[in-house]
Amino acid sequence: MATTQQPNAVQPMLTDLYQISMAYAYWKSGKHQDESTFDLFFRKNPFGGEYALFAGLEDCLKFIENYKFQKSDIDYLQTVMPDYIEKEFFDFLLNINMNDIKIYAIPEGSVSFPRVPLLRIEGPILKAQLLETTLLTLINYASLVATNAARFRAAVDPSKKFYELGLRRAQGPDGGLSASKYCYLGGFDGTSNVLAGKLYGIPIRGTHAHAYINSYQNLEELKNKELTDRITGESRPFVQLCLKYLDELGPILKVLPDQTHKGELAAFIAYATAFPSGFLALVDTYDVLKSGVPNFLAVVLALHECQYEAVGLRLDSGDISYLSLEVRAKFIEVAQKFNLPFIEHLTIVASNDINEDTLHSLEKQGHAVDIFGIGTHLVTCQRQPALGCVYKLVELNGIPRIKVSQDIEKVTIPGRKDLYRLYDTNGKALCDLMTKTDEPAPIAGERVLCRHPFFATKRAYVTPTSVQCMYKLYWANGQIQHALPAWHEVRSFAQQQIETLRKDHRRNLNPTPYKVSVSDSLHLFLHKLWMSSVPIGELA
Ligand SMILES: Nc1ncnc2c1ncn2[C@@H]1O[C@H](COP(=O)(O)OP(=O)(O)OP(=O)(O)O)[C@@H](O)[C@H]1O
Ligand SMILES: O=P(O)(O)OC[C@H]1O[C@H](OP(=O)(O)OP(=O)(O)O)[C@H](O)[C@@H]1O
Ligand SMILES: O=C(O)c1cccnc1
Ligand SMILES: [Mg+2]
Repeated sequence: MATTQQPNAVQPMLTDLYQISMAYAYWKSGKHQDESTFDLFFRKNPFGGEYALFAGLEDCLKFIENYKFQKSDIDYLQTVMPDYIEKEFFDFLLNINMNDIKIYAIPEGSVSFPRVPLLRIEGPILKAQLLETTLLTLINYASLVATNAARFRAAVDPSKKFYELGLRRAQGPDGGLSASKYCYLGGFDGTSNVLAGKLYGIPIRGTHAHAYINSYQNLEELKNKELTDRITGESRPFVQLCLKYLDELGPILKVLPDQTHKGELAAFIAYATAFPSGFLALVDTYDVLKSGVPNFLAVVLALHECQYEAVGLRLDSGDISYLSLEVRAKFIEVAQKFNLPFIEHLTIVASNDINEDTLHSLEKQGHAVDIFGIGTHLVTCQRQPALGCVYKLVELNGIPRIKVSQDIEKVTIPGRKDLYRLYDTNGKALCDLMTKTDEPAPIAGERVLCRHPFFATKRAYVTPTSVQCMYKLYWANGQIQHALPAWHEVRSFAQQQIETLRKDHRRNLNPTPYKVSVSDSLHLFLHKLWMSSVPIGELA
């Protein structure tokens, strides 16, 4: 039977039909070479916050680098588009590349704000227009989920670790893969997604499922009852050792050893025999405190006798605050009774429908969790499922374009613009400033007037300690212009970027608004064009 090859979804055909229709209309009217500038930006911060992490740039650049319609794409388009479309257009499409496009962008992992162009795309309008949908699809979810991950991470003490477990709940295979990649950028420590580990070099981690625990009913099922001592190589009666320690643990943990679930104990023993130096057990299948924890600690002690150190346990239901604190208290007690300090510090992993609010609440209540495993709410971005980046024409053949709207948020800022971030003496971001590209850059130590783009009265003088020019030219002359950083470097950069924001801009509830401003000259330019673009009405 023939196997079908999985297509790489990110290709020129991954677009909306209207892009190809517009391409034909531009081409037909001889407008396709007109020199355009587009801005890609979002209008509103996600999750009620004051920033978004910009993500997806590397994917955009790779898409542009490989931009090529295949013969089969053209054949298909010819069958679905009207008959009267000239054949020469399809020949033209087949030969298109993005060599005369320029992409300016802020670095991947930057903190970013509403209305600020994340990308400035320049070049022939037909080509720049063809990029719209794919660039948006590559940036919207990547930035959204990276920001979500950063918010989850920021909700608890920085010493805690976070693993993304969302593949099974994500919006399809590509959503799952993107989630793993971009949650890592947002500050997660790793993923359960094996393909993401292989493709992006992200650390992969995993425990086991309830099915594994359920697969054993009793100790008699265990085929392998021995374990080899790590140092001496001697074979030890591992099941017997576990039962001996379970008896000893009974009075300490105030449980009845014969009441713990022996199928669960068998599963733990089998797992420990398979992974003697990586033993981490799921303890909530029957009863965390009366069965899971005593069975787990019996195996921990038996492993220790065979000179192995266990890793920890996972809680996947119940009250995470209460259970984690109870479990830690038991660890401390057993560590003291057996004079084995490592037991006190065994890792507690918690999972089960955790969202940002749960994390804030756990932090207030107190808990003893070391690692959070998070899937559904993280990858589906339950709190806000889309970012809403848009792609707007701002200049054509050197003439600015404006999209006006009743809704002030939707009015575009016309013309080719540069972007600067102004910092205070502590290295914290004061505000972003957009200027026209023909204006001089703001200078550190010199006062500059920063104006609200739309409200004339909202303005302030700012004297920045330092000024950062935010754009780099990433794509020109058919080549990526900068060596792209390794993925772990992008992650570190994103963490540093978050630190450049003041705490009040970062707080989860009602953060202080961060100011995105325009220069005086850009303000006047915008308002003049706005006025001249809106017809004057007449009252009857
Ligand atoms: N201390 C806590 N404070 C706030 N939320 C918590 C706390 N502990 C757990 N949660 C959350 O409460 C929810 C509990 O889930 P649910 O009511 O389905 O119970 P469960 O423990 O999963 O039950 P089950 O045994 O059926 O799996 C989860 O979303 C979990 O993340
Ligand atoms: O809860 P999430 O944040 O999505 O994290 C991933 C979940 O996936 C697994 O659950 P499983 O598929 O076994 O289902 P269940 O625990 O909900 O029954 C695991 O036990 C986690 O609970
Ligand atoms: O490794 C785990 O514990 C895991 C992986 C995926 C989903 N839930 C848990
Ligand atoms: Mg679960």
